[in-house]
Amino acid sequence: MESMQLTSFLPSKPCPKLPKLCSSLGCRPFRQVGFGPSSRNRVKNGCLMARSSVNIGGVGVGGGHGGAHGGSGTHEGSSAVEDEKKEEQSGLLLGPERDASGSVIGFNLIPPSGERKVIESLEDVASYGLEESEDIEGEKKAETRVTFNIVFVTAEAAPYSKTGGLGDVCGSLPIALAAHGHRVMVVSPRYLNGTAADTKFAAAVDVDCPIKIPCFGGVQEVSFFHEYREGVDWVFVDHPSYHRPGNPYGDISGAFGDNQFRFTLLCYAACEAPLVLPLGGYTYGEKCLFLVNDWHAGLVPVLLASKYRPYGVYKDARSILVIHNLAHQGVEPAATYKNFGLPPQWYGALEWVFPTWARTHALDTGEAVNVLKGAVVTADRLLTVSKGYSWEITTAEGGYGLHELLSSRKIVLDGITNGIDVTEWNPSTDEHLTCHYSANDLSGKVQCKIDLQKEIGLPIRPDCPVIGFIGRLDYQKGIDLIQVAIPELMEDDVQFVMLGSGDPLYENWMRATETTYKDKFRGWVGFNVPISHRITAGCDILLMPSRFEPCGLNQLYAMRYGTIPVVHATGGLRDTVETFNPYAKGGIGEGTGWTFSPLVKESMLGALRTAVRTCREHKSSWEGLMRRCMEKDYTWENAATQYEQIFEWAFLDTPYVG
Ligand SMILES: Nc1ncnc2c1ncn2[C@@H]1O[C@H](COP(=O)(O)OP(=O)(O)O[C@H]2O[C@H](CO)[C@@H](O)[C@H](O)[C@H]2O)[C@@H](O)[C@H]1O
Repeated sequence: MESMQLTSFLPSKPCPKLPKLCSSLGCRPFRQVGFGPSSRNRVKNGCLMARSSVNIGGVGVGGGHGGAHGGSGTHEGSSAVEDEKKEEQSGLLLGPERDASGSVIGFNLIPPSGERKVIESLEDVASYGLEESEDIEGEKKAETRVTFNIVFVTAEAAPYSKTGGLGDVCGSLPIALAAHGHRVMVVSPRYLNGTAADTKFAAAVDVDCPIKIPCFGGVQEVSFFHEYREGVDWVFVDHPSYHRPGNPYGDISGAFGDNQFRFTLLCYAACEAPLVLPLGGYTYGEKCLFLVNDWHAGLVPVLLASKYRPYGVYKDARSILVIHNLAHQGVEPAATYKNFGLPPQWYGALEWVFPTWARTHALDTGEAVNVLKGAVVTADRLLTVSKGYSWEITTAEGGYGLHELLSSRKIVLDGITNGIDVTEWNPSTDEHLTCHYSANDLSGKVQCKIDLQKEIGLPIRPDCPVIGFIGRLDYQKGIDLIQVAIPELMEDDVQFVMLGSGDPLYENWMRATETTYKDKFRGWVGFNVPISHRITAGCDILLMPSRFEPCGLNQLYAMRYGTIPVVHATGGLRDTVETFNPYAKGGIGEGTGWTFSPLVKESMLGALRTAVRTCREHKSSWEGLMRRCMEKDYTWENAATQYEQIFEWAFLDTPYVG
């Protein structure tokens, strides 16, 4: 059954942009890949393919048009043929990067031009120039960064698709990494739901390179759409199963029943994209780094290990699993294993057995397959979106059944706090606000509060503290705690605004609560980005009683808008919000909000009441809090630099499953 099925991934027709080269050179077999510096191009499946990344000592183009996206960063569009020729003239120096104790922690490639280059493999590193190390000592780190061919695989990427923070991250981090000189592709489904949102994909064109995917007992054809924007190749996988009303995961009736199928397609397509798509004339090639986000992309490292590496393909690629939310793992009955089209002997990688208490009836054996687990056991490295959460998932409380497995891989598990898009979220320019403000001039914020009160029909009272909540109406977000606390909270002179969608029970509760507390409570049911900006700007306090929070973005947006977060001390919330101490620094105070724990009504109300009192009675302290929040640096620049360190570590080790 599983004799190498790569042949079935053949583009169903030759890649259109390269037919001449293919026909003139003839087609060599798929795995005829030259890895020496002179064999820069290869022929695969009827298409001449550019070798990925740089050839040390020679060509300086990452996977073809990496030079255009990376390198000097001076080029527009996805084309780099000319640059490649120029860069062929240049050489590279190479040397180890050491920590304070003198241990080698990485390698630096230094093009004489000072441009960044792409490291292809460990062999490249090993075979070129440790002797050169002395030459580079004393060089500035900024000039010696290595660049990579990076492939994000994600179920959502803003602005094309977004239901939550995953979309935000996969819409922004790729751009930040491209700005650092990396060649970056994002592979995500082309969702069309028959609404105005479909126009977001309008600029992406069909690259006319369909492929066939063997899974679910048949062969599926998917095609690729492409848009080059802000230095990133946005690649959208197209298949009829992505065209239906609803959001990426479901509709009003709940989650789609075929999500395992839809995201299996995504993963296969993402594995093929670097090999077959001649973006800007060049493929990314094999030596790329897959950043697989959450369970939807979790099959990618399993496919690399089971269906590519055994046949000599992707031997020098690496994969990093980025966990944004461990609560969703892509678990389905064990009988569905055959759907994945994986070799039978790989069943163990996805095997999952529910504990007895979680089984539904006496004959239930609890046997299942778990895609995220498959990713945890096959990815080269693991990352979460904050340090705190990377520890929490190794505990029984936070590990959702995977804690032991995750603990066993602690050595490759890291946490990097998300950044935010500071252009979209900027109170001094925000297109969704009529009035603007900044840390230097806070006067506009009160007008934002008045505008919000007007818009949602609450009494216009600039002095009344307004508390906000924005987020998915989900157990994770602690809505049940807000529910039980609302009657007591509403006894105070405050207003409360909620924006969210999700569990219909919570949606109905929000509607009902609005009727009960007409002058104090508003519940906006739906997903509305402009309103989310206006709530963030118009509130004084943002409440986040999340049960767990891998990072949390709303508290970061709130801080940027001088809206003070009151959060449960968990995961990324604990990492990013520092409790206010009015006595610190000789009475000037320090801190950026309030954290509370344990997650019970009393402690949440206690923190909220302290915040409300400070807002109402201690204006100068409150302004100090606002300014400290607004001055915090949560740009992606910070996070991107930390990601680069992880990338370098990923390539220093051999593939975890080789
Ligand atoms: N009704 C609505 N209308 C408009 N906008 C809405 C909305 N509901 C939510 N949003 C927006 O969706 C995003 C939510 O991001 P979060 O990081 O707070 O949570 P989420 O749980 O989705 O993300 C998961 O992934 C992210 C990214 O890694 C982690 O930060 C997080 O902890 C993890 O749970 C924000 O941009 C928010 O404004």
